[in-house]
Amino acid sequence: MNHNDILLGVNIDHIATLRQARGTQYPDPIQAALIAEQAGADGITAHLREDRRHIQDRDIYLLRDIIHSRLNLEMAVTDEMIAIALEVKPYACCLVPEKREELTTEGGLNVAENQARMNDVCLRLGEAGIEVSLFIDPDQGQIDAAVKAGAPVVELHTGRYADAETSSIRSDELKRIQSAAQYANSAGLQVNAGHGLNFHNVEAICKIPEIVELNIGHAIIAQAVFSGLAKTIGDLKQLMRQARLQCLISK
Ligand SMILES: CC(=O)[C@@H](O)[C@H](O)COP(=O)(O)O
Ligand SMILES: NCC(=O)COP(=O)(O)O
Repeated sequence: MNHNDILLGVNIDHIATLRQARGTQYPDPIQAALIAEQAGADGITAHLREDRRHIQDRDIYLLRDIIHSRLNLEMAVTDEMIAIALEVKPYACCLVPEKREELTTEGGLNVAENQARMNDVCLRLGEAGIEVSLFIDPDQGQIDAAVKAGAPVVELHTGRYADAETSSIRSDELKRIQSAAQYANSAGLQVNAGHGLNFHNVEAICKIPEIVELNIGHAIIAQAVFSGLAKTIGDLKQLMRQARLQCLISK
């Protein structure tokens, strides 16, 4: 099936990264989710990492209760995370590989090598009414394994495409994503994609008609800093001047 529109799930992890860096209450990922929805986000994605480096458990419960769109909980395939997902019951769970020391998600899940476990987890989450998505490399073997596991959705990892150091590697990676999207779509899966997408590399991905939804986070939050920096400094300077003026008047 080809899709006329392409959906955007906004990943709010890195709002929480900023908050955790200083142990403050701000910036609040819940507030970011509401702004994202008002701006047209079709869903909110949050990755509850095992090391809790950004999103915290409380964020997930609050997001579930407060947002109006679909919550996509990204998580590793661990017993702890599965228990949380079964309690939270988000709209969707995207199962991702996780290595504690990694800077960000490296590669997709090896569904084929963990078929029995993946079949079981997909069944349990699916029976709880959660839409299961498997974050995989654009690879036919992994797509076949996702079908076997009974997952209705795959998210193709676009990291290699996004990080390609030459245009020739980028073009090869794009071809891999295109043919994986066609293959997964013809196998009856919903095809999403994400990781490392930004203003410079997203257009070619949007032109793949089988892709239903993109999940984008880091680049949105990074760009938002610059979109808002000048106004924020202006607002603060105005507040400072007013405070000084009030002090002078009251003397
Ligand atoms: C699975 C995935 O691609 C997202 O989780 C994304 O990587 C944002 O989280 P991190 O930046 O913590 O990896
Ligand atoms: N699943 C990909 C995602 O949620 C966003 O990844 P990124 O844009 O932060 O690299």
